Amino acid sequence: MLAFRLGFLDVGWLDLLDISLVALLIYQIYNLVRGSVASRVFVGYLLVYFAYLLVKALGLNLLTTILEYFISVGALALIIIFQQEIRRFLLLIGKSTNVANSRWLRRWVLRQPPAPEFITALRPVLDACKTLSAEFSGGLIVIRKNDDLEKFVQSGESIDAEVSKPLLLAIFSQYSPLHDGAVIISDGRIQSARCILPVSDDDELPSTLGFRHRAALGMSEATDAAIIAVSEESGRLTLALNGELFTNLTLSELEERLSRYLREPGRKAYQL
Ligand SMILES: Nc1ncnc2c1ncn2[C@@H]1O[C@H](COP(=O)(O)OP(=O)(O)OP(=O)(O)O)[C@@H](O)[C@H]1O
Repeated sequence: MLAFRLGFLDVGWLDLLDISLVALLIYQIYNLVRGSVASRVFVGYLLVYFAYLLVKALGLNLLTTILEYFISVGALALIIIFQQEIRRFLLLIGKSTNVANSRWLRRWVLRQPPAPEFITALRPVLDACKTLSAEFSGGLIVIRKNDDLEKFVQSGESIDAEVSKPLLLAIFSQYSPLHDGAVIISDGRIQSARCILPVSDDDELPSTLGFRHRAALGMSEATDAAIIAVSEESGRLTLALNGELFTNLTLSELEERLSRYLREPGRKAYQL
């Protein structure tokens, strides 16, 4: 089906769709690598590819062969260079099409009853963060959104108690045997403490941020949970969401971002 003719080129509707999809793909990849060293490699690779198309169209056979060889080897090199970005990209796709958590699938295909909606009160969590920050006590709190966190809950000490400020402060007190690691809150309850979270290998994280913050970021890369880190060193409040760290937040900024994120489509399981 011909859409229009451009000089000697016949452009069909499928060509237009093809071009639009490739443009979208390149834009998404660029968005993913923007600001990182990998983005320069990506732009460099694109330039070499356009040079290859040009010399091929001009019929420069020797140069075409050399560039062809370079591009095929380069594709392999790109996979190695973009390891982290590819991982993040696949995780993002996996998260947004989370089949296991699809309510529709559970209800109509697996014939499971709908999961009960729990309400997690954020107020005690925020109050505890305020005190931890003021007292320079470290803290790491994971709040479940949709993804299953059982694997991480299992890595710690089971608690299964109502969320309360005194309990959170007791857990993160330096004299508590549970203060190391993370607390996981899910379905309105503190499920466990002393949990081990995956650590991010993002090499662009500022060196001032240590393993508490790397663990917060790593957990937000692996799941859709919201993670609050309170720095023991500076009292700073940090929030990790979807592979992104928001550092140096005031309590009201934390509250605003956290409640907005948890109220986004998915389970409306939180109230302030
Ligand atoms: N993988 C992990 N899972 C859970 N908690 C972790 C993990 N790695 C580190 N932590 C927690 O972070 C603490 C160490 O924090 P570290 O000083 O390295 O981090 P930081 O980001 O510099 O934080 P701070 O600003 O509080 O010093 C540990 O005592 C532990 O409680």
